[in-house]
Amino acid sequence: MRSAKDFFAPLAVGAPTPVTEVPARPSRMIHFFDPSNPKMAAKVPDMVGVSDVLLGNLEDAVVADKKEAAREGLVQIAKDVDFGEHTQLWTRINSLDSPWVLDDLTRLVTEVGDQLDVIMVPKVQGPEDIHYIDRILAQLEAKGGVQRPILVHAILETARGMANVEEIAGASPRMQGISLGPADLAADRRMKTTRVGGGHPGYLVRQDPAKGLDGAPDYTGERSVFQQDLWHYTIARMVDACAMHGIFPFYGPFGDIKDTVACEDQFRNAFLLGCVGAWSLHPVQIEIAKKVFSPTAEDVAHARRVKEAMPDGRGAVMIDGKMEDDASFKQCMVVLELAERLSANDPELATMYEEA
Ligand SMILES: CC(C)(COP(=O)(O)OP(=O)(O)OC[C@H]1O[C@@H](n2cnc3c(N)ncnc32)[C@H](O)[C@@H]1OP(=O)(O)O)[C@@H](O)C(=O)NCCC(=O)NCCSC(=O)C[C@H](O)C(=O)O
Ligand SMILES: [Mg+2]
Repeated sequence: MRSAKDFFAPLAVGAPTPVTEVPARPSRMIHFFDPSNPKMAAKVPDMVGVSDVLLGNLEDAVVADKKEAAREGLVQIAKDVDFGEHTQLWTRINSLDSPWVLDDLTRLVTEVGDQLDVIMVPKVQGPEDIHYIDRILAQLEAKGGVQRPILVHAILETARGMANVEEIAGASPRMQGISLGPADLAADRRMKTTRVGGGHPGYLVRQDPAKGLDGAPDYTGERSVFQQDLWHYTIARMVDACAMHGIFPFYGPFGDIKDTVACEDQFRNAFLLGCVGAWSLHPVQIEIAKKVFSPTAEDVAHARRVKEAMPDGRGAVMIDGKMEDDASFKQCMVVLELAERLSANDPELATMYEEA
């Protein structure tokens, strides 16, 4: 553990000074593309301004003999495409035990380090993984003359990473956020699922049997079942770890691309629990994330009314038959701040909130 006095000092001579506060940029969706796939790569320029984050994926879903093509494709995209003010460029590097990661970092940081906002690190097990990345990034930033520090995003996808989530979140001033990686986490936990995120019809609670005429339970009657959320504990714990360290939590992938309804539900659960965004694996998921991770006009209008009724945020008032006080005021401020930040980049949203 570094002492508080040198936590914000650069870890290599010539590296940029770390940030003391993680910039709160709109990141409702982290859209994944494979830079070795010509069709996907060709779509990147048109997705600037459409997706808050575009992420060139180098890890899982890129086959082994395409790893170098993906890395070089991303270097080219970073050089050729103007990502403007509103779209961030991220990458997901290969895992720290893989044969590709050292070249991923070296090539990307020294060649296009100033274009990269965040590096997503998969399968993070503990703070030691972040410390390794922190030091090597500082060395490479210094070597490449990178002007601003590249931030780091960890994926929570092992049981050990889960157990260490608080230490991971606070391991470096570079930590921007954490995503849930439900598919790898399920495998590592030995869960008996075969899906990429989302729920499972077998994970349910069944209503008690009604009583029969003799007063005994009738096990043959109809009983309602309610599917439960497999990810509630994990997301809630990740949200707490991130909030405690001033970084941002994200839900990860939803693999059933055609099930846009359940995708929206999963994203909304994460939003309500505190996540700021989710991954988008297919263009169709960008709009879902945009809708879900932007506060509704109704919530913004209500938050404004609470703010007007309690300008200094103190006391208790009744609005529409409900008590509002200092604590609900603070929740309203979270909604208003997010709405303001998002509408600064999105004129359509700004109009919707103005008219709310
Ligand atoms: C899921 C896909 C394999 C589906 O691809 P495809 O069958 O080609 O879909 P469509 O025919 O509907 O595509 C229509 C057009 O859109 C383009 N497309 C598709 N996906 C993308 C994209 N992500 N970005 C840009 N463009 C995209 C297609 O090329 C079609 O173009 P055209 O023919 O010109 O009309 C595919 O979507 C895909 O591979 N997505 C990304 C998958 C991915 O990144 N997976 C890794 C992240 S999830 C993970 O790693 C698990 C996690 O770590 C954990 O542990 O939980
Ligand atoms: Mg994974």
